Amino acid sequence: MKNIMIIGLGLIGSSIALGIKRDHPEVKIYGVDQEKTLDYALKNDIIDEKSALGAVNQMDVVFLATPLDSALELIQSLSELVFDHPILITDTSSTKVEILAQAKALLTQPLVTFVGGHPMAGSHKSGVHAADVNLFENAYYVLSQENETLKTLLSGLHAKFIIVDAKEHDQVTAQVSHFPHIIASSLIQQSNHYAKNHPLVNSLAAGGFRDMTRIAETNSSMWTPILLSNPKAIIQRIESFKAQLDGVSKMISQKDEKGINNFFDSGKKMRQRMEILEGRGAIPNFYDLYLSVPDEKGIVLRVLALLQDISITNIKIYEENREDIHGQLQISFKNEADLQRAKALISIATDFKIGE
Ligand SMILES: NC(=O)c1ccc[n+]([C@@H]2O[C@H](COP(=O)([O-])OP(=O)(O)OC[C@H]3O[C@@H](n4cnc5c(N)ncnc54)[C@H](O)[C@@H]3O)[C@@H](O)[C@H]2O)c1
Ligand SMILES: O=C(O)C(=O)C[C@]1(C(=O)O)C=C[C@@H](O)C=C1
Repeated sequence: MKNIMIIGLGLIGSSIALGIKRDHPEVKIYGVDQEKTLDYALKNDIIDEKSALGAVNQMDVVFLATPLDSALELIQSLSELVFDHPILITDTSSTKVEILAQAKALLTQPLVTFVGGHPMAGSHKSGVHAADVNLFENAYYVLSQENETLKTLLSGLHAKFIIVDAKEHDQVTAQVSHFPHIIASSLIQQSNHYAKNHPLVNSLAAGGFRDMTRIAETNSSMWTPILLSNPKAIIQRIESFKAQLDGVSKMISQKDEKGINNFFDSGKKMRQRMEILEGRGAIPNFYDLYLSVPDEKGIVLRVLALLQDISITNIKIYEENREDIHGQLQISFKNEADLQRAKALISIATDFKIGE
């Protein structure tokens, strides 16, 4: 397993490249994308060489890390080539039924193995500049079938591999990914329309609105093909949600205090039971430190200097939209001991408020 081609060096493809290199520095990674993306990837040691689809016959493993529609087209192009050695092809697309059907129908050569893949982690950011070697830390990485070659190659991602049937995958991701992105963008657009008569909407939005709408910043080139690839399941989720909202509306109009209480209590208990709070995927894990910091120049560097001897896996900066009000840093650590050491250092050296 020497030569790896990654077609699509955006957020996912470039983060996979960094993860592969973390455990397998011996492999050579060839990138296929736009020239400026490849230039950046080469300059920043994300890939070893710029390449093109025509070199695919020299590869052992190929990742299709492009938007779904491009991945479908690439399978068509790959099917027109004749392979002279065993090659493993996999994708990262956010739906599985359509791409697996395309691969089954077109990649019929005996030397070609196609394994559907989908890392259940990511970001609203896109492009090679968003590359993050820790993006998949503790997240689930869905595979359509067992494949030890792929799991070994991806060991440096520190993800949890799970085999999921394609139909079930698309049903589940419609609920936990595709539909939530529709809600986030709908909420932003509803609020923007409402702000025309209530301009303070753009100022008074706080943490709850921010958390609910982060993923509205994602890009349409990724999400349009996803929605068109999983229409039945997504539309069913939309209709189900409409019914849920109708129920809440009825409880409010009937002043059903007990019903409303139960509604929120149930939601709280259900989220606490979900695995997302066990440190997997993009949901904050238990080793996150939330720090309120004043809006001053150099404050982030000051905090990082205090923590220079502790391994930090991620840092996020939440700017407040109010003058002279503290912003918030979310600093992620690998384990509880590092988190506690960081809290102690910051408490001794600053008066910054540490959130729980
Ligand atoms: N963003 C996420 O959170 C996330 C998470 C899991 C899976 N995915 C899936 O992974 C795939 C990539 O998503 P992303 O977030 O990295 O997108 P991205 O926009 O960051 O990157 C996509 C890259 O593919 C390139 N590209 C497009 N068509 C190409 C082609 N024909 N040949 C070569 N390069 C091409 C683009 O130039 C871009 O650099 C999508 O299918 C997406 O559904 C995304
Ligand atoms: O973390 C985020 O911002 C994401 O949107 C990642 C996310 C999701 O959670 O829906 C987005 C698309 C993928 O297919 C998988 C994961």
